[in-house]
Parts: sequence; structure tokens; C-alpha cells
Amino acid sequence: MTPRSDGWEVDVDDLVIRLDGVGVRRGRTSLLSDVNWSVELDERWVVLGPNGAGKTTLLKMASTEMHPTEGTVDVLGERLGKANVFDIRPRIGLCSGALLNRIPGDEQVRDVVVSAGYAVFGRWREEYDQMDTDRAQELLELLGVAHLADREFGTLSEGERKRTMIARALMTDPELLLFDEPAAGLDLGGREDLVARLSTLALDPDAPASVLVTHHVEEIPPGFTHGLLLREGEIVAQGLLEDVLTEDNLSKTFDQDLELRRNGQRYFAQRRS
Ligand SMILES: Nc1ncnc2c1ncn2[C@@H]1O[C@H](COP(=O)(O)OP(=O)(O)OP(=O)(O)O)[C@@H](O)[C@H]1O
Repeated sequence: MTPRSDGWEVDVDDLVIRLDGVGVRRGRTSLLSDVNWSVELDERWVVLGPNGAGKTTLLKMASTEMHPTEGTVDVLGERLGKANVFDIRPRIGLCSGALLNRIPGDEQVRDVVVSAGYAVFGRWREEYDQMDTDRAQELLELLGVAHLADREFGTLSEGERKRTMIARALMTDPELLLFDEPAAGLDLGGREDLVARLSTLALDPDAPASVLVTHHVEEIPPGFTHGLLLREGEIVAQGLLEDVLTEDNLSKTFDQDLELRRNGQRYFAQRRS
């Protein structure tokens, strides 16, 4: 058992991510320092911070792509540096721009999703199992792109591509979902559609633990439960979203005098005039 900030104790087996005294350095540059953070099975976290705050670095450790310079990182009960990352990665659904760019433009949308079950991109054998094809279809429907299943991935709009990537990430029934700036580059309609779909996912009690990295409070989907605010590699605040997302914390994080408004479960921020 390990103590939590609210006084309760949590079984370490229930921790999906655990960072203990984590620091990441490159030469003399400190990308992250003294980060203590954990994510439980039923939590949906937003990691918020300005450019260069260390958000992607944090997500790279959660996706086992990067090891810390100091401290320890456990993902899905496995310690980075000791466990074989190739055993952990299939248990994680990752949606990032880098991954999206690796998908060949001529892949059929349906294949982009179904091939995740085989840890490859595109069609690599003549027939997939019917169960997998059905599951891919179900996920395309959930993300509102089923009508595009026969199209080539490269012909989709940015928003459609992102929704296809989320369907792909869900295909393997992951135990952890990671989103790196999912709404970046989307127009207002595309952003709102994505936020709504991520919200549906976040509110599903059977959905896996999730971590979403963003620069914008407007992109926080209702249903996300926790927030981690990062600035210059250090944690400004972390905990329940409604406790953490305050004008004071946000102003410190972005080094500006910010006004924060809440409309239902959505947040909006602007500089105080
Ligand atoms: N290999 C490296 N060597 C030196 N500095 C690095 C290296 N990799 C990243 N950095 C720096 O570390 C800081 C944190 O980078 P990171 O990509 O984690 O930030 P971020 O919060 O995701 O930023 P953004 O919102 O712009 O994507 C940045 O200032 C970046 O320039």
C-alpha cells in the first residue's frame, strides 16, 4: 500500500503509472525534475502546460519510449529498465502525431484499425479474423468514421485521421490510453467533435485509465477527473481537476495573469484585460 494525497492508501497493483522522484536530463538541460505522480485504474488525467514544459517527455516515459535519468518509473506494474518494454507496449494505446505520421497514406482506413491487433500497419495477410474485423467496424462507428472505412487514410481530413487513430489505439483493448495533443491542428468543429468523443470514452466506466496532454483548457473533455500542471519540468499542481484548475495555478503555469471560466464541465481561459 502507498499513501495518497487525500489520506487514503492505494494498493500499488491498482497503479497504472507511478513516477517516483523522476528527473530527466539531457546534458545540462533538465527536462523534468523531482516528479512524483501516479495514475490509478479508473482515473483520466489531463497534463497541461506551456511549450517546453516537459509534457511530451512525461508521456514518453508513460509509453516506455524514454527512461528517467533519476528516480523510478513503473508502467502497468512493470519497472522501466528492468522489464522488457516490448511486453508492456502492446498493453498501451498511444495516439500521437509521430505515430500518425508513420501510417502510409495508401492504407485503407479499416486496415489501419484492424492491423493494430497484429501490431503492424496495414494489411499483412489476406484475411483477418472476423472477430477482429467486427471489432474494428464497431470502433470506427464509435469514433464516427465508419462511413470512411473503405477510403485511403491519406485522403482523410486531420480530424478524421485523429479519430481513426483513436479507434486503432482502442483495438487491442489497452489497459492505458495516452493522447499527445489530440486536438492540435483541428478546426473548431473538428476540435469540438473530438472533445465530445473523448468525453464519451472518459465517461465509460469500462474504458482504460487515460492521460491526455494539451496546451489548452478548452480541450479538456468532460469526464476527465485529474489534472497535472507542469512548468519548466516541474509540477505546479496535481490532483482532482476541479481543485487543480484554478486561476492562480493556471496563471503560475503559463506565467500570465489568466482568467478562467467554467461552463458546465468545459473550461475557458484568457488573459485578464
Ligand atoms: N534531447 C534533448 N536535449 C536537450 N533538450 C531537450 C531534448 N529533448 C527535449 N528537450 C527540451 O526539453 C524541454 C521539454 O520538452 P518536451 O517536448 O517534453 O516539452 P512539451 O511540454 O511537450 O512541449 P510542447 O508543448 O512544445 O510540445 C523543451 O525545452 C525541449 O527543448
